Amino acid sequence: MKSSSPRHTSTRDYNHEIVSANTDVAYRTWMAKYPSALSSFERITNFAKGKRIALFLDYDGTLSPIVDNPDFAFMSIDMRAAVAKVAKYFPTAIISGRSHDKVYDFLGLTDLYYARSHGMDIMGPVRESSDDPPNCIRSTDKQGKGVKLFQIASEFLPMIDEVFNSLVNTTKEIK
Ligand SMILES: O=P(O)(O)OC[C@H]1O[C@H](O[C@H]2O[C@H](CO)[C@@H](O)[C@H](O)[C@H]2O)[C@H](O)[C@@H](O)[C@@H]1O
Repeated sequence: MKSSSPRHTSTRDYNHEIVSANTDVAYRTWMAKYPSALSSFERITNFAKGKRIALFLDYDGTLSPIVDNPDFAFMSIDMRAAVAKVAKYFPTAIISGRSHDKVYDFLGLTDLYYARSHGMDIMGPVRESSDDPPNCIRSTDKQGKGVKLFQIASEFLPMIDEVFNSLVNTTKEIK
């Protein structure tokens, strides 16, 4: 007769099961703390009543599928339409570790806030009713629309360029 729980054929199998069980517990604990928005929609809308809502969205694996080549992590037409629609109602930000051009080119949407390079490079639309906070400069995006830029590390750019050029030169010398 088969036992209800599988036999461990080796220590490796046993350790694997312990790791799986721990991962499962960790996942369930995490999900209990941060339930899916889709299964908590009513709770969220109730909580949001009378409050100002802003939406913060990750790109890779959230708006786009995870793919082998990061240059091909395109979002679907439906997803783009959904983001454009929600941004009409709520301030919407895309938060990404990716660099400036990558995220913006993938989305192709103005009127969003983009926090790129892990927050070192933030771009947002110009809203005439609001004052410019400190460290904000005005510029235009690729589509010629006015934007506000917050690039907190910009003062370090000359130093970063210097280090980069020095590395390039050293590499050339080694070759
Ligand atoms: O900070 P995030 O916006 O979450 O960015 C994290 C990394 O995302 C990208 O890598 C991930 O997606 C790729 C495309 O699907 C996938 O190939 C890779 O395995 C994932 O880690 C991006 O390429 C990285 O630069 C980001 O740091």
